[in-house]
Amino acid sequence: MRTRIKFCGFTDAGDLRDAAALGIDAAGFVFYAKSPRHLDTDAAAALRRVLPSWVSAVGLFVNAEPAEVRRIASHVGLDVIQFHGDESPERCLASVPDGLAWWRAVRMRSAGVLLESFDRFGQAEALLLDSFSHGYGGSGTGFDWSWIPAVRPLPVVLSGGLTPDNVADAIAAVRPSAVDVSSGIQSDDPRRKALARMERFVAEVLRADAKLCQTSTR
Ligand SMILES: O=C(O)c1ccccc1NCC(=O)[C@H](O)[C@H](O)COP(=O)(O)O
Repeated sequence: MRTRIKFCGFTDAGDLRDAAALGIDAAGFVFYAKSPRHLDTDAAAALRRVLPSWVSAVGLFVNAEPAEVRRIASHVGLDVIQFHGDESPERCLASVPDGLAWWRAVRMRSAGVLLESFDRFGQAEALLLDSFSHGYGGSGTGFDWSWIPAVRPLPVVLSGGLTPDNVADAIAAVRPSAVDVSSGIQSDDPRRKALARMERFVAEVLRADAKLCQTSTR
């Protein structure tokens, strides 16, 4: 199966159109006031309307009140909730509107943290593996991919410091269900994306998938 692609941290309709035209599978909107990529709900709803129906809209939250998550999900028309703070499994379940998928971000400090998260967040659709940082994420730094076991009870979305230069190696090493990037496709302005970087990132994912396909059919 091909590796799905999520680009995160959109604030600009032109960037989002470009990304959708490149064939991404999911676009992330940040609802965390301390982030430079933070969106208010009206801006996010307007961006959501730019997306074709086959690209999922993912809302990223950090320790938001459950009622606030549900209100924003409904107003914007989110397809997936990404919990990126310290939310417990109970808090995630209380926050997700009926029928919506949710992903739990794991701040990777060790192999043990991931094993524990597989146990705790078994009702998530996937775990999103980000690097440990003093903020909550979007730091552009990586972590040790050897902490990720080859056999996993849940799909993983690999993130944390991915770039067009390392994403092919990441896919070969980890074989994640999806990859997620924000800093690695950013322009000099943290609220904008660089088209050339988005293009190269997608091309590298396709190249890595084609290589995996060749090796597995030999
Ligand atoms: O983008 C932010 O500012 C942010 C703030 C708080 C929590 C998470 C945040 N971003 C996470 C992401 O953008 C992605 O899901 C992912 O972890 C990729 O991050 P990056 O290492 O910057 O590519």
